[in-house]
Amino acid sequence: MPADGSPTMLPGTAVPTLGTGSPQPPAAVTPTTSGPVAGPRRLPEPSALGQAVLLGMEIAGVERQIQHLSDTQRQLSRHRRRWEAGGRAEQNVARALLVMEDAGWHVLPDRRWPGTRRANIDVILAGSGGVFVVDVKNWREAAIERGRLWRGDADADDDIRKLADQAAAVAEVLADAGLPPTEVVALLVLAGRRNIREPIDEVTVLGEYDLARELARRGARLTPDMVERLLEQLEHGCPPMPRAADPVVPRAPAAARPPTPRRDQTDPPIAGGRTSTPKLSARTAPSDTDRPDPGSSPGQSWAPGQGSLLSRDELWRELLDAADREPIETWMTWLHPTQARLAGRRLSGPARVRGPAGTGKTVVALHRAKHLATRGDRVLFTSLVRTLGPVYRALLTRMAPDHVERIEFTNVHAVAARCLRDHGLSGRHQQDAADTCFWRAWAQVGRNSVLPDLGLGHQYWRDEIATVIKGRGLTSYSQYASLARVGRSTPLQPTHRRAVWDLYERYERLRTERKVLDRDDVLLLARDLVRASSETPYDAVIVDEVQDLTCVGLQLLHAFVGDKPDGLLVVGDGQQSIYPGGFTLAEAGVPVVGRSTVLTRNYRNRAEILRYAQTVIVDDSFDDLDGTPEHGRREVDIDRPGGEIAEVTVPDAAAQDAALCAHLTQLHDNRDARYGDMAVLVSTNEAESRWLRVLAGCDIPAVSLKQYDGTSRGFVKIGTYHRAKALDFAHVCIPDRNLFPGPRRASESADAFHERTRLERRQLYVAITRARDSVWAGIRQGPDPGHPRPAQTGPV
Ligand SMILES: Nc1ncnc2c1ncn2[C@@H]1O[C@H](COP(=O)(O)OP(=O)(O)OP(=O)(O)O)[C@@H](O)[C@H]1O
Repeated sequence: MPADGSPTMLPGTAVPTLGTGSPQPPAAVTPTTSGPVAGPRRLPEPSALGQAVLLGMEIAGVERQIQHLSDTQRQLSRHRRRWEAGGRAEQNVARALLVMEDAGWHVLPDRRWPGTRRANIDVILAGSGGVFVVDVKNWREAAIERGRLWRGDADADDDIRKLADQAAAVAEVLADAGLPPTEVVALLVLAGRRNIREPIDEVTVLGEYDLARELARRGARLTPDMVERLLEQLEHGCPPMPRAADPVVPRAPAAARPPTPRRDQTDPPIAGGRTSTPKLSARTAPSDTDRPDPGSSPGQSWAPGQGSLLSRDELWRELLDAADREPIETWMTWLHPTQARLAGRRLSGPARVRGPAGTGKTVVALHRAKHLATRGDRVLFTSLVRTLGPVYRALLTRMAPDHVERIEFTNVHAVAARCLRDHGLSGRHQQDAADTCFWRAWAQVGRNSVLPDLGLGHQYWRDEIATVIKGRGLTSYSQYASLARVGRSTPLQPTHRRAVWDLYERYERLRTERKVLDRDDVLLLARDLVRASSETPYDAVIVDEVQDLTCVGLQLLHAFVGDKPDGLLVVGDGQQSIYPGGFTLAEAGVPVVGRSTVLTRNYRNRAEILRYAQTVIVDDSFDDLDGTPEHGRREVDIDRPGGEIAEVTVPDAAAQDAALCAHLTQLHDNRDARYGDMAVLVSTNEAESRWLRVLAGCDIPAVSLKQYDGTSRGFVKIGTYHRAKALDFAHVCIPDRNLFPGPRRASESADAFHERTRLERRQLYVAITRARDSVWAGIRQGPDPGHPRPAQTGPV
């Protein structure tokens, strides 16, 4: 981390913005009362090609990359003849790649395969583009058919598997430095071939002439510091093999530096200089078998052929393309060792990642999804919140464009609905009709029972049925009578439980008479269908924000993969539980003992913000899915000092509107912050609509979090505390901060008040912990405009 405490950024990249999907530079917030805030480097729009170069890498860096990649190609070309003569291909490639060291790349030939005594890895290549485990094959005949590599008539599965195993072993070594497993790339290079790039399982098969392009397209992902740390790690984990006493090959003299390339200039090809065409079709020297030039499409076979090398122009284009893609954020390529190890670890059964807000749980989940997809698994990445799926998909697309299609991003209720559809049961979920059944049941048996005496309101009893009875899959009164109601603090006497059960039974009767399902029925039915099925569409299921699910929702997801190794990963934090109800993992039948990890380093919130958020929930114990109450104050390592809290007192709503708009405008105009990195978070849908109108009236571009898919930049996000879940923003505004939780209502019992406000404080805590750099809180004086209605309690 830089001395000022701002997050480590790769050259030209933006601060981490998990969830907002808009990688943007840190806003230029001038610290007032607190410590330092990230520097104000404003980056250009990445869509403009020329600007993208500045964004992704320095011009000089591009030149250097072109220089060394060109040199590499030239070297490879020279050495190919020797390979063809039956030389030792791997050593020659290693020698050829030595020229890359001038540009900060490191070539490590003949290294020990970690975990073995004598086996070696031919070449490991480490540089700004990542780490590559390279295996060169000098085969006369090679083909890719039906997703497999063939050498003549024999499949090359063993070669692919061996290389994948080598890369996995190297990844394990480098995880100790913080490199995510998928940043170690296995490359099987076919000597003398070109126009080949085919991912096969975890290995990418390349032609010799495609190697430089492959390295270029990765762009600059690791800083020199990171590369140094990796090298140290490799020195211990993959030391040189003892037999590597070969004479050192003198390094090729550096070629004269080419003139600075410009986008409009056409350079001669790097090899041979025979023609100025940058195309790949021209032939050079004859090969061992004079066959036609290979094509690149799957199903074709290649014999060693010849081709002109990549022109500098083409390399330039590859580098520009890499720079033009959305910038890589630090957490996409570099993690804390605990995170990196978790992402790639083989888990013998269901596993869990927990920890306070902002500790990188979702980041681990995303890296794990990438890791599993890269090795060919079909992955479901899910949570309760509908709007999170597109945001996660947008992030994974940047992290793993080649593999994102193997990952499905869907919320739990959509998964369940599809199960029913697949079994011809669609159309029966009618939530409105089910709600009507509940209100009728309440009127018939609830209103005149002992329940209203507890002063909890009928919504409480609706939630009791949804989350405690149906959400936990209870089927008999005796189960309910003796149930520990995890997550619900108002004690119920036996007469109350009996009254609740009567209400539930009446509701069920009315509902079945109308032949409709509610959302909890859909989960129950889907769970049973999946349990009864012998097929599953997924190899792995990753559940984010697991504390928001019901027990049955988690059982449905568990049913897809059972307890198989690397099957289920649940990620969450009970302190951020913002829906009524609760359950334990044991009750859901998800055994995670020995496979649970706690993360404790907060990467998101600056110190002052975290402190401010913690004051909200410090006195509230919580349950973290294991039935044991935990203390509200938790130890967290803080990564980023400073942060700004502004509590602004206003006399009325109109004054608050003006103050909040002025604050946003001032951040944007005077402090170089982007609207896209600001959020206004509120407790109700009504308040969200109102603030959308207020900002429109002030000409501030804004978008509802309901519409947000991780891509809309340049708009202030407005949404409920519930919908802000798992996202983060540089600047968060919380109007009416002092009106939430609201005061005790006339009809509310002390227990009811306690339970409601505890839940609402957790919601507020979630809202505040979305802020990275600053929080603006409106404190409204004057007459209480009334406590706002609680936000929706169903899935969003
Ligand atoms: N190793 C890391 N290096 C730098 N930044 C990181 C790292 N891990 C996570 N982050 C950043 O920290 C922020 C929080 O990460 P993440 O959302 O994964 O945390 P979380 O524990 O899931 O949070 P919450 O529970 O509050 O939703 C993100 O903006 C992410 O980019």
